Amino acid sequence: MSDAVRDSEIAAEQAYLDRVYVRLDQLRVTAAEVEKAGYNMARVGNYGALVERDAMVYHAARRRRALESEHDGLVFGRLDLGPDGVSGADAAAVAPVVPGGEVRYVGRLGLRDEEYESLVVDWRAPAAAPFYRATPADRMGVVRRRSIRSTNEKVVSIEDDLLDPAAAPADLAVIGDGALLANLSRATGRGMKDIVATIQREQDDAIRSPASGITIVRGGPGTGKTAVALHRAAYLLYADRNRYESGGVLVVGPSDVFVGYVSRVLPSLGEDTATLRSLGQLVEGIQATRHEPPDVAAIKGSLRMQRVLSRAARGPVPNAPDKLRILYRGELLSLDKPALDELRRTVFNLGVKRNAARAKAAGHVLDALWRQSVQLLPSGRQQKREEFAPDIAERPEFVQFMRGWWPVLRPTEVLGWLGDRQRLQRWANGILSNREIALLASSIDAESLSGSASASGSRSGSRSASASVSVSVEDVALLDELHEYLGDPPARKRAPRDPFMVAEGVHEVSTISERMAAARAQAIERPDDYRDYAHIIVDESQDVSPMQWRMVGRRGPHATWTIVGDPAQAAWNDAAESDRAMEAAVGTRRRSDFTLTTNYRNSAEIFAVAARVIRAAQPDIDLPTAVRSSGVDPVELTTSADELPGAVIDAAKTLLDQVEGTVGVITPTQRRAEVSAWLEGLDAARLQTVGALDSKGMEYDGVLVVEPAAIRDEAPTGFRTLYVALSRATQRLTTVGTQPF
Ligand SMILES: Nc1ncnc2c1ncn2[C@@H]1O[C@H](COP(=O)(O)OP(=O)(O)OP(=O)(O)O)[C@@H](O)[C@H]1O
Repeated sequence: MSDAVRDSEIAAEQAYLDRVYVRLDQLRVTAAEVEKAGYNMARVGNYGALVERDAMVYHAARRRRALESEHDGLVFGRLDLGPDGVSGADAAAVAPVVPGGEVRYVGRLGLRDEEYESLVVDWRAPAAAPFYRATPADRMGVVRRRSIRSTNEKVVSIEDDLLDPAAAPADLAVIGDGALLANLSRATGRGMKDIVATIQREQDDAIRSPASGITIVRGGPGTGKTAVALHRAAYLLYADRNRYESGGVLVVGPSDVFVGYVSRVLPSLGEDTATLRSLGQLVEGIQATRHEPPDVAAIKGSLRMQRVLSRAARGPVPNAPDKLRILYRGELLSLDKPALDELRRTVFNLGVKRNAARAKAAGHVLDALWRQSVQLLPSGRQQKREEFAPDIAERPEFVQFMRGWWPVLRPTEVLGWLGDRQRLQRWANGILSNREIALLASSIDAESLSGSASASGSRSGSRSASASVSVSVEDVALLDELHEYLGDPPARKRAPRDPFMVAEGVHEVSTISERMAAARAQAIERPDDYRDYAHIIVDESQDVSPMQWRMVGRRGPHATWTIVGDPAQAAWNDAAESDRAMEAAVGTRRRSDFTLTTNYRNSAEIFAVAARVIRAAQPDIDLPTAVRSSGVDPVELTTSADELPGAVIDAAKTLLDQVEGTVGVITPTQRRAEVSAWLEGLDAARLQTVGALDSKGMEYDGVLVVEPAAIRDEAPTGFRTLYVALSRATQRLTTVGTQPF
């Protein structure tokens, strides 16, 4: 194809793009005007007008937000359809190139011109599906599929696929050699890119799978699972906006690093209402990033913890008074330990949560004391229960006793109790081994946990720094479990909310409709501990421990689910226990399974190193195919312990020189801080040092794996973590270690 043809095709697409941007500007102005007109309707003053105004303002503001979000690459696809693909309704207002056919443009959002003719079809609309799904074998009416790449409103390149040569007119231009490969060879930035322009058919199947039930997506490293998960969130919001925007879509990822990495994808697809959280951030008030060593993580993640925690939360409070003595009308009323234990059990048997049962517990103690008083006192000096109870309940010694015997408990406090080995021994007896009990007790620092108690128990929504230090990612699921047994602390009395206050400091005069709008806005800004999402997407699901599944499951008792992961990358050892916990969390709804088979991230040379490691442990494993070959072999260096820091610094510098984009340095989980200190002063904007567990889901142009053999030997599942670390690079991979791996 000559340059002249290419240039004239680019010019033609540029003319179309210009037209689209002019229209976008017009629509922005119109949306702002409609919004303003909506506000003006308030002046009409009757109730019907106010309600109508609300609806108008709401829809116009939404549309304006969509039109104003970033629109680089607004139009990225064009379909030239033959006569069998014509639908009329979605045809672009340009002459068809294929006789009897039509042209359709695909983009990040749908736009129509003044005559209501389609200018761009939203990528999620059914009319856009052939852009992703058509193949030479199943053309769906497509003759030529064109990918258009533009930056700053300028078309920079075009890549065509000719799907139906027989139907193509002789002069049809076909340019480039495939959009996908062109896209894959571009450098990686700090954040993940969306793949909306090059979604592949097997990925599209999973993205557009029906919303109901449970969608399971499996696939090896780099097969686009995360990309599919995020595009699916955008698709669901488009396909059933009412349900998913008001109920909420929650995307759960493995780590904060990962959440930061993917956070731009949904906004770039025009969706800003999904909630993105890491497993360390799912409990209100806590932002945990520290991981436990693997042996402790294995205990804290196991379902056996459920019984240990339930015993701790329902047992006697450590150091609580074990008897109650009250002098009443000259007689000593007393309850000793067995009687108090019996009362405690009776209250728990009512099935109430501990903090909500304080009044009930006090009532049972008062009952028992009253019964004693009736036995001890002559009938003339006895009181009725209704008179006796308030009299005793106000006594300082009773109030004092109740405070110690049935205090308000916060999850962090109870978790802190597990730091005392003797106590833990009682609760974990017959559940954990002695070695596990010793390990678990020594992993819990009661003092720093009690420092963060107010954070984890608060309903305030503020995330506390002290909680982040003491609570590990694995602890978060335990705290959530404890919250289940304890319930909320009694609510602090708040000043009643001023119903006329629309926003902080802004008073509304026109009353009802504005309050409805404020209510709608609040419905979308869900509280931090919201627990009724309409859809939950769990990424890197292979690493969700059984206790974490319970925590995630509590966020969506009525949700539909998308679960994305790769068992070969799992850090969790007991796959059967994990599967059981997942099934309990997501329920038994209809399942649809999808498998992705192409690795788009790694060059074939890099993936061969990762494949060698996983095949050594699992010879029969099905691995994806890496589509790109770069001709550059990975570098494997072995050095002495003394020379390791120098070798790591040199290798990191070399990678920074060799690649244009990011470099990830991946270390054994417990050595991250040490290695990070060696690399201080290197290009911080492009270089990131992460522990091997936190490298899950990440991607860098160059990767340096430090001490690969130590990553493999860190845990029984270390070979899988090493497989993850070795499959993070798009272009260059170097390993430096004191032993070969
Ligand atoms: N259809 C596609 N077009 C362009 N790039 C793609 C496509 N599918 C995936 N990619 C790219 O491949 C890389 C890997 O994708 P992603 O991170 O979603 O894979 P993954 O399966 O979640 O990987 P892992 O399990 O290793 O974390 C990303 O850079 C993504 O943008």
